[in-house]
Amino acid sequence: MTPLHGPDDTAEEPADLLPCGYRAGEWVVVERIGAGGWSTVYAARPAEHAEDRPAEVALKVMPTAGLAPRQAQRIVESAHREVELGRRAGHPRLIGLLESFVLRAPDRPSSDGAIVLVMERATRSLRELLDAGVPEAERGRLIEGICEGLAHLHRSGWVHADLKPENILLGRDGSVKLSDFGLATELTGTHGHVPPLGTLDYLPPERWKAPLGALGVQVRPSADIWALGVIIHEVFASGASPFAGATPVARGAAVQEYGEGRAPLHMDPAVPPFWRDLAADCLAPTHEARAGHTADSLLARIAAERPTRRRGSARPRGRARAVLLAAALCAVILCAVAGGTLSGDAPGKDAFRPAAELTVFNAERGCQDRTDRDLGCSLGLAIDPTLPYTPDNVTPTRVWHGDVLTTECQLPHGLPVVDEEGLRSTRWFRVRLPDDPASAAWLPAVRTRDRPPLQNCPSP
Ligand SMILES: Nc1ncnc2c1ncn2[C@@H]1O[C@H](COP(=O)(O)OP(=O)(O)OP(=O)(O)O)[C@@H](O)[C@H]1O
Repeated sequence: MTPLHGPDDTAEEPADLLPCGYRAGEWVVVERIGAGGWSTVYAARPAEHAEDRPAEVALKVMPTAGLAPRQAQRIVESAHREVELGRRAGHPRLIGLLESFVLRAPDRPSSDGAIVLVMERATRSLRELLDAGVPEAERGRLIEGICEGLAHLHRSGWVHADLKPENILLGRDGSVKLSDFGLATELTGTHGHVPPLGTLDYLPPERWKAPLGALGVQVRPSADIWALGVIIHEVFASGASPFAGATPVARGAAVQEYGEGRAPLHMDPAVPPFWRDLAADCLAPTHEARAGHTADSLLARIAAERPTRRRGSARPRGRARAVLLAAALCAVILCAVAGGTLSGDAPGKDAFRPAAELTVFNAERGCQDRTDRDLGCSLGLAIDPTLPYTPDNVTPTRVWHGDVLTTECQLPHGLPVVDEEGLRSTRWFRVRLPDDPASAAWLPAVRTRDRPPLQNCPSP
């Protein structure tokens, strides 16, 4: 996020605050990932081996030292919003927040007192993918994932208020995760309030004239829908904004001209007709015209068009198929939510619990970077988690580091398994076989670093 009226492309990066190997709380810094206006993000690992800790996380460090009291207050409020949203509206399409703490670093006065958010680590952002070129076959899936995240946020009563490619992260399995909820606001009635901050390229026309009240600027979910429209265009038009201009301020002027009806919407012909119509609806010039295009309604349109998209692409294999299976399950869950299956007054409440994704983790370092699916790096799924995890108790289906499996339930007390790093667990997850989703087998918890909340399985 950047000051709304500030020159956002001249912002200085904060100095590199924490060196590699630095211990922050229960975590050790591995490397610096990136920096935003108020924070630096680091990759980190647990200081000590623990079963309930992921092997890698991202630490978002927000220093407060040397700031004017109002700025420090803004950072505290921003961290509070992220923690609150993570606590109350967690979802597979939102980056997971593990914990937050205040860094005690008397040896480093500039970091002492910094607020640290410990997050699920993503592999890269949509911005990086846009810079590298988004593969054609991935484009629709990415937009659908963003839309799923937004639909969940809006249904939960929140507005993101800073949706942009830097804040759309990709998990190791390619899954979309919305992040950076430092400006997210909970709706009170039809709108919420945010500080006068944002990223110029993604602000709807009405934000350029919004009055600044005591609580900040008013925002509504339609502001996120506008940002989604810009992002759809960027994804299909090699990163180009639908609003021409050499700088964010010039593009902002084009947005205002369009909003006032003085210029039409120009979209790149590279954007396919279905996505162009969708983006045009997201980019309706006023809140009133945009309000009918909710994230749920956009998601339904995308789901209805999906078979056409599928027919146009080859049958996916391996990991891609697992990702699509997870996306399909996710769509089923979203439909169930939209249809009230999970609502408090629905009959059969709790009869259907959402599935979760697990990313397979192989503790053998030499296997983690291999993509050749070498048998020596494969891992087995057990037939019976109460019997020894030996070759005669595993299915013929093998899985590899980074594969994504779908699970619906766990067995907390199966036979203990110890991995190559000495991590021990009695927990097992019942997973769908990637090559035969109608069948299930068991993944020992030491073979993944994910710990989704799950119901217990009936005894096997
Ligand atoms: N959980 C994460 N895993 C991996 N990378 C991350 C994670 N969170 C953030 N990043 C990376 O770190 C960069 C900085 O993130 P941050 O949220 O601090 O700032 P920003 O969104 O770029 O800017 P601002 O918050 O000022 O708008 C991001 O661009 C993103 O690429």
